Amino acid sequence: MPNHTSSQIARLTLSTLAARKIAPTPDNYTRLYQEISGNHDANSTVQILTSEAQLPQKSIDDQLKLAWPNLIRDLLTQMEASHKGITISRKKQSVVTVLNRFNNDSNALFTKLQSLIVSWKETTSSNPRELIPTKLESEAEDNILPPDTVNVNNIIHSSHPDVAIDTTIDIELVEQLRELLAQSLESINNEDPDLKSEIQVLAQQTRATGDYGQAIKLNKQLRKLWIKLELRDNDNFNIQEGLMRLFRLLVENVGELVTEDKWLHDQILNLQEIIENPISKHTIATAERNLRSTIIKQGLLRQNMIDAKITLKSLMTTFIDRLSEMTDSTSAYHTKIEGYSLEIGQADNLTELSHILGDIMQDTRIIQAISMRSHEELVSTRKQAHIAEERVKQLEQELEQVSELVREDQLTGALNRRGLDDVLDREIKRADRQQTPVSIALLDIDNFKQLNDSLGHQTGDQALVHLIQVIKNALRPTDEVARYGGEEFLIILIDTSLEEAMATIIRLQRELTKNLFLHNNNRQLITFSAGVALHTSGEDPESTIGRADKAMYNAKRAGKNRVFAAD
Ligand SMILES: Nc1nc2c(ncn2[C@@H]2O[C@H](COP(=O)(O)OP(=O)(O)OP(=O)(O)O)[C@@H](O)[C@H]2O)c(=O)[nH]1
Repeated sequence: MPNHTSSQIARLTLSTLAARKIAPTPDNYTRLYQEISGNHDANSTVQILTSEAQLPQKSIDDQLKLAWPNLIRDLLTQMEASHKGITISRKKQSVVTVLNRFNNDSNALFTKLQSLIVSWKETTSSNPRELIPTKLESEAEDNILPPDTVNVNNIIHSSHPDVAIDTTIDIELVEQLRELLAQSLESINNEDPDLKSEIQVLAQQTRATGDYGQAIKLNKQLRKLWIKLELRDNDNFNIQEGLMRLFRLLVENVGELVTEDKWLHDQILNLQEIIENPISKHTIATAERNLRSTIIKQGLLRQNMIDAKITLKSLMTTFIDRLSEMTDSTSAYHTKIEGYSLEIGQADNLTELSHILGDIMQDTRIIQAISMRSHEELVSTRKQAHIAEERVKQLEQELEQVSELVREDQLTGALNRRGLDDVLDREIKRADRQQTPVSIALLDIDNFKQLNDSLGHQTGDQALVHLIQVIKNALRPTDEVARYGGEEFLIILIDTSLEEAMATIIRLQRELTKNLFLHNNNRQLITFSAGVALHTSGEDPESTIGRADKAMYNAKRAGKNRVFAAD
């Protein structure tokens, strides 16, 4: 057991004063100090307090033995007592932690348990930090000092005597912190070789720091390093901005150049849309994913189409070959027939003629067979060519659809902003031309953040998909739905008056109550607030949407789950 210094006894005295609720007067302090130290020759308290003389071990232990029953009684009482912000299980946990840490040192165990009780009692008082663990309690839980501690003043006083830090720090802890700082420095990722070597030197110095003076110096150097790193970060940010501007310029101009190639043009427009909106890691990753999957699909389709075209070509070649083969054989046949007619003219007898006839019959049979075969082959080639042609057409259509994908929101399959622009432009122009009504509804899901926060972002995504499914099933096939923002959707109701549009959106609300969103077999009701506006002839689409948006905002303010008509 370690010997007890007067400062240890003094600390024990103070905590015992607090535990026994004795007023901390000099007399009480002196009496208790003597009681604990076993030194009743109390002429001078000051002398006792300043002396580092070793005290008789036995007397302290005896005093502690006497104090243990009181402490346990107090502990049990306080364990049961109510303390704001500290539950019984948390108290038990703190006690177990103290017991585990100090089970080899009964003096330290006594002191720590006392401190713990005091900290609980302090919590009962009208302390504004009601729910924050008291310093002593959190020390008991998190930062309990093991028995072999050293006073930090012993380490640093020699170089800085003014600093009176009343804390004992585990020397091992200091070592660990120093190592942690050094490792953190080494993990800074910087490409600049000068800065890299400066960081290395600082990491070494951190490991070697021994006294207060060195620590202060290191602190200054770390501050300077920090400023340098911040400046570098700014530079990097500016470079990224510049690159982004260049990229934007490139995309805009390539877009102009490739108006002929629809697919590429669509991709460029898609990229433009992404970089026009605030860029985040999420949007870039989504864009990359979409582009990659489109390119892969496109690549596959192109390859299939090339194959189908090769097949068609080879069929055509066979067809031509057969045709020329047939003409060859028929022209040879004609030449032969001409030869035979000569022979017939010159023939003198029936036997001769019958030989010629035999030859003619033979040649005719051959030519018949050739022509028959060619005819069959031609029919089958024509059939195959027709199939290949159909396949090419189908592949071309699929290719067109893949291009269309860039006009859709990848998550929900609704139109994306660009798809919406195209459809809006088309439908509004048509409505103006034909003098037919077109209404626009803007829907915003209610309390979607709460749904995301409680069930997770992925479930939020599934909820969006569910909503679009319900909307698409409930609307007319001619109506269009587009994702206007994160959880905002825009519906274009073609050939629909304001009253009809209002009725349709209210019907949608009812559909959602009938088709609840299922999450882990739990039914979730998704509601939305909506604003509906009728497009007036010649009105700019943006201003129709603006009116719908205002009405939607009013629906939110009125308590959500409502549909409001725009002015
Ligand atoms: N899961 C998921 N969440 C999204 C998506 N886009 C936007 N959000 C979330 O939607 C939430 C919208 O939150 P708010 O604008 O506060 O709206 P709200 O919680 O619906 O509240 P009210 O509109 O007032 O009813 C945010 O938490 C966004 O992160 C998405 O694609 N998927």
